[in-house]
Amino acid sequence: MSLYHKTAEILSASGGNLKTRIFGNKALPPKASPQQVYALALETCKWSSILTEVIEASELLHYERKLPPLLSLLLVHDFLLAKRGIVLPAKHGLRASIERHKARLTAEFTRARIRRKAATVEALRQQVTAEYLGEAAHHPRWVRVNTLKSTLEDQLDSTFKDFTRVYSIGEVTNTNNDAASASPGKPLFYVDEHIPNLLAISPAFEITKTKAYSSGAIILQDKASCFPAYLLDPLPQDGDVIDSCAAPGNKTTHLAALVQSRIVAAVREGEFEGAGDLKQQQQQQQQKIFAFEKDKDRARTLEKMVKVAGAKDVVRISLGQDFLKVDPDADLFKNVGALLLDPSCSGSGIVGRDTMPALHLPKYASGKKAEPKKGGDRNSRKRKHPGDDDAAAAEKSREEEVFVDDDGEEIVVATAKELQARLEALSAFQLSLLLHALAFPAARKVTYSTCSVHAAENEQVVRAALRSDVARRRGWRILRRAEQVRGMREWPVRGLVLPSDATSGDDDKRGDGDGGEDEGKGDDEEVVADACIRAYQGGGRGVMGFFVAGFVRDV
Ligand SMILES: C[S@@+](CC[C@H](N)C(=O)[O-])C[C@H]1O[C@@H](n2cnc3c(N)ncnc32)[C@H](O)[C@@H]1O
Repeated sequence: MSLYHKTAEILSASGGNLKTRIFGNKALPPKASPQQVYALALETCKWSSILTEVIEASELLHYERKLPPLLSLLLVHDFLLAKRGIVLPAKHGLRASIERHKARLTAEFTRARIRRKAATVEALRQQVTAEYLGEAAHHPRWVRVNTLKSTLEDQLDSTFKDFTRVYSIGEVTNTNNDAASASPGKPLFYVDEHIPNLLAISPAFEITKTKAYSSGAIILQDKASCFPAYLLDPLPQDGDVIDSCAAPGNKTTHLAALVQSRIVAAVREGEFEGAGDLKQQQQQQQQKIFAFEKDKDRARTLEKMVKVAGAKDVVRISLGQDFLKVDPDADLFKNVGALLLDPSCSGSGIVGRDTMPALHLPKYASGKKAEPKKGGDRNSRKRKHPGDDDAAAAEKSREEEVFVDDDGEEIVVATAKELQARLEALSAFQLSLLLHALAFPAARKVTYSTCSVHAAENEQVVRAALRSDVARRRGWRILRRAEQVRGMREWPVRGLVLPSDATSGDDDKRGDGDGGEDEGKGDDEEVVADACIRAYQGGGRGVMGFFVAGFVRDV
C-alpha cells in the first residue's frame, strides 16, 4: 500500500486524533515512517480548504474520474507543496493522474494565493499555519531544555540564535508588540521566571523540524506540566523516585534531568565521600527512577521518549505495570523516598493543539460532496474553560463539557448528571492511586497532579487523602506554600477554598495571591488551598489548565 493510500485510510478512520491513529498503528506501509504519514496527513488537512478550491477550479476530478477525492487532495498537496514532489515512480498511474494537469493545477494555485493577498507561497504558508492553530495561536509553545543533553545557554546560542528575546509572556503570542515590529518575521522567545530551563516561543515556529527537537535536547512540554517534577524537587538524599503513571514520559524525563543535575551539583560540592572521578561518583550515587505505565502501547512511547531524552541509565520502565498492583513493601522499593502521581483525568484543562484538524474535501464534478467530512472542525467546537480573569462568566458560557482521555480522544458530556457521574468515578480512581503512593514505607514526598480544572479531581482528592487512614497513620501533611521551591511558592494562582462538605467546587473562590511570608498560616482549609497550585488556560499566563499539590512527612 502506498504512502498516499495509507494516509487516506488514516484520515478516513474514526476516533482518536492524528497522533493516536498513526503512532498506535502497526500496519504502516514498509517504506513509510509514522512521521512521514503524520506530516503528510497534518499538512494536507491544514491546506485542505485551499487545495479543495484548486482541485475544484481545475476540474481535476472531472478529468480523472477514478481518482478518489481524498487521494487527490494528498497527491495535489505533495505536487504543489512538497519539495520532493509526489513520492511515487515517474510512471506510476497516480502520479501521472496529477502531473497530466500540471499547468491547470499550478495556475489555479497561483490564483488561490493571490485571492488571499499572499505575495509568496511562504506568506500563504504563514496564513495557513495561523488559521490552523486557531485558539492555540494565542498559546505559546513551551520548550523545556533537556539538561541531560544540553544547557539553556547552548540552546540560546544555537536553536534559538535567530530569535528575538521578549520579557513578558504576553509578547510571545502578540505580533503587534515592539519586539515583533522591530524584527518582523523573526520568532520570539521568553525565558520563564518560574521553571528553570524553560522557554516560551512563538507558536507558529515549526520547532519539531529542528535538530534539537529530534535529538531530544529540547522537549515540548507545557509550563504547567513542568510543575509536578519541579515541585517534587527530588534531592540525592530522597533516594529512589517513582513516576507511577508515566507515559508518554514528559514528567519522567523531567524528573531524570532534575535528579541528574542535583547529583552532579552534590558531587561537585563534595557532599559525597570517596575517591573516583565525577562520572564514577555520579554512578555510585545514582538514584533510580521507577516508571510505571499500565497501557502497553503507551509504555512503548514512554520507552522511546526516555531513550531520546538520554534518560535510559536513570529510568527503569515497567511496561504494562498497574501501579496499584505494585507492592510498596517490596525490597526493590525500600529506598523510594519520592513519588510523582499524574493519573488519568478528565483532561478538561488541555489546550486543543492535538485535536483532529478539519479536513475539507473537493466535490465530485457533479457538485455532490465527495465523502463525509472527517475530523472535527476545531473552530466550531464549543469548548470553553474558565480563564483566570473571569471564571464565573466563562463557567456560564461553557455550553458543553469535553473530556479528553489519555489517547487524546474527546468525549462530550451533555448532561450535568453524566458529568457528575464521570467526575465521581475519576476522583475515586485518582484517590485510590494517591493512597497507594502514600503507603510506600520510605516515602517522604509525593506530588499529585491532573490536567483538569474540576475541584472533584483536585482539591477534593487532596482533602480526602489528608483525611485518610494511611495519611494519619503515617503522618502525611500538605506541603505548605512557604516550604515549596521558589518558582512554585511564587506562582500566584492557588487552589480553591471549598466548603467542608463540598461535592463539587468549581464555582468556589479562587486563590490568586502574591505568596507573602505569612500565607499558609490561616485555618486548615486556607492553608491547604494556598498550598495547592492551579493553572487556567486563558488568563494571560500562557498555560493550560492544571492542578498540583505536594504531600510531605516530617518523620
Ligand atoms: C495523564 S497520563 C500521564 C502523563 C505523563 N505523566 C506525562 O507527563 O507524560 C496518565 C497515564 O497513566 C496511565 N495509568 C492509568 N492508570 C494507571 C495505573 N493504575 N497504573 C499505571 N499507569 C496508569 C495511563 O495509561 C496514562 O498513560
